[in-house]
Amino acid sequence: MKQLTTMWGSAISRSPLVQPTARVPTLVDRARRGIATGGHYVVPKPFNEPNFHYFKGSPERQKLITALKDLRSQLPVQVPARGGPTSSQAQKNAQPVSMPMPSEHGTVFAQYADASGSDVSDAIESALTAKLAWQDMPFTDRAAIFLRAAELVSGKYRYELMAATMLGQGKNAWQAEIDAAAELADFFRFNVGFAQEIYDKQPTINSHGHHGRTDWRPLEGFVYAISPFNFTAIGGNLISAPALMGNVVVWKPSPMSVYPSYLVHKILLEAGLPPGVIQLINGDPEVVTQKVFEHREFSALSFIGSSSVFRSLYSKAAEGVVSNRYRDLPRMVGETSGKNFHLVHPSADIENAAKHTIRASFEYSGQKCSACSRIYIPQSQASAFLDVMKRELNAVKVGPPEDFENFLGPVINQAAFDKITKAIDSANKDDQLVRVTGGTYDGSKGLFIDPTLYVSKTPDHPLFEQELFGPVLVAHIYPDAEFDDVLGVIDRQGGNFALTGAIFSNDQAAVRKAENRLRYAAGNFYVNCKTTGAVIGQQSFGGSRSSGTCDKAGSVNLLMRFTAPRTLKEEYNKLENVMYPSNL
Ligand SMILES: NC(=O)c1ccc[n+]([C@@H]2O[C@H](COP(=O)([O-])OP(=O)(O)OC[C@H]3O[C@@H](n4cnc5c(N)ncnc54)[C@H](O)[C@@H]3O)[C@@H](O)[C@H]2O)c1
Ligand SMILES: N[C@@H](CCC=O)C(=O)O
Repeated sequence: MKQLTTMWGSAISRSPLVQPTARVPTLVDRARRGIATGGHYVVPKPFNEPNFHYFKGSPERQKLITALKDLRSQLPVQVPARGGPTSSQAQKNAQPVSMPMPSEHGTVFAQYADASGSDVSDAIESALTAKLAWQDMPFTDRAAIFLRAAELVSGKYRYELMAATMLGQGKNAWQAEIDAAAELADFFRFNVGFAQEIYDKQPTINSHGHHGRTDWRPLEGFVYAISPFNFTAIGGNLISAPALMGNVVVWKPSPMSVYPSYLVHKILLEAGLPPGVIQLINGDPEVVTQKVFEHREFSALSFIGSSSVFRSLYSKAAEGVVSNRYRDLPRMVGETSGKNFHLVHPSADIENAAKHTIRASFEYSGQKCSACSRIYIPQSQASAFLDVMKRELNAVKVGPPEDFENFLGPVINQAAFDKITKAIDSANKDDQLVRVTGGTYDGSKGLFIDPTLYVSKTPDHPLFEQELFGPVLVAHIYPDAEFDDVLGVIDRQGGNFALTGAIFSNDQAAVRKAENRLRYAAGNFYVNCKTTGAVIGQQSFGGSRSSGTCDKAGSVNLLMRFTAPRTLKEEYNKLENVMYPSNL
């Protein structure tokens, strides 16, 4: 047996009969990895996409109306089981699955073909085939693809993406703007910046005659990304974070967001993404997942959705770990559900607190993981607070998102509508709850639920524990003198979720107390500001406890989860003696 030393400084064994399976990196490979021969390129500084506001008569409003009309004329839009140029005959022949439009359930919005098990296997193999060339592509070129995609999102495709998100997911113009246009472009731009930050992290101390380096390797296998229905941008983050670090990704979006996800994938291909790198696959979640979890090269799950689904995926992957099915110990990255709170202190500006609460609880009909669904109000301010809530909610309109006047749109599908309205029916009859607003709904044409607020006579009502993911808020009124105790109640309640929370107070000592006592009650904590609307690059997002692994979307931390750094050390001097000086 002969020892060979690679130029990376590590020794490998080679016998004449057994050839190494791993390719030994050459000097060219090394030059290709992010350090271009002509310089150490620095990507442009990321920025938040400026927003349009869609005022009456504005050019952007007109462009959006045109895009909505265009999209309507194409319904139902057809989505293949797999994105990109690889669509097989089998999936073209598959019976399409129909997705109704939430604001008009008699209209089919999208039809997609369901991927078979062999489509999934094929997608995985195609991704792995694309992997070597992708991870060897210089970072500056990988970055260019996502930066170009950000321009396409905020420019050429802005209104098409927004129209898809409005008709398909029931968002109004502003909610579609901040999601499908701004946040998606932000994720692409900021993830490029975060990747650069990671590559820049290199050892800063070297003993004389040594050079230490960090090789930020992508994971060895592939990443499985599963996205929820409620944000077009979230899918874009789930795929761009690992891909920018040189990984290949199999992406399964929610059935309720197949069309905007298909557009995101199409935009990336147009921006120059090699077709194999991100494999978009639509199909039965269990069929897709089973094939992925059977594969030896499954290296990470990147999931956003409900806590219960994440737990079940965690346990299935754990079975694979126990049975030694995988080469790696797969990374489990998951951001999930919330039961988020607003806490109003007696010193708070009540108008401000109530208006923020309406935004946090009812924008997009409460279908944000960050939505406020429980609130704690001091006795002395309760009637003033509830009066503002009633006054303001009286003015908001509920209806289809194409009508620009509507603040609340539909909930996503019949199952969500049935679940939420069942809870409302039971709450309306509950003598422990006093209805302040709403408690009414209309599912005849679209899936509309009015903004609903109950005051609970007991702080321990089950509504303080369950995520309904709809426009339902429950309040507890606490004696002013019991502010300290209510901090304990908030921390204990909330279904063990710990995603977002807020305090409204003009007393800084109370803010400090809440910030300390509620340290683990929310991964995103806001002061005099609603629990929704984290901005990429400003508030990284994610919670712990049952709300997820707190890897923080919109931060360098998330991208770190998709790397397996290798440490390298190179010596420039010879070793003169085996014996230590002290031996001599
Ligand atoms: N923390 C966050 O950042 C964040 C962001 C958005 C949404 N969410 C959470 O997501 C939920 C709403 O989204 P949703 O209704 O799409 O969630 P969901 O859990 O029903 O679905 C999420 C994804 O998981 C897939 N899925 C469902 N069952 C599966 C199974 N058995 N195997 C494999 N995949 C499966 C779905 O098809 C979808 O792609 C809420 O709980 C919300 O709080 C969290
Ligand atoms: N990041 C978003 C929520 C995403 C989940 O639905 C917010 O901060 O409101």
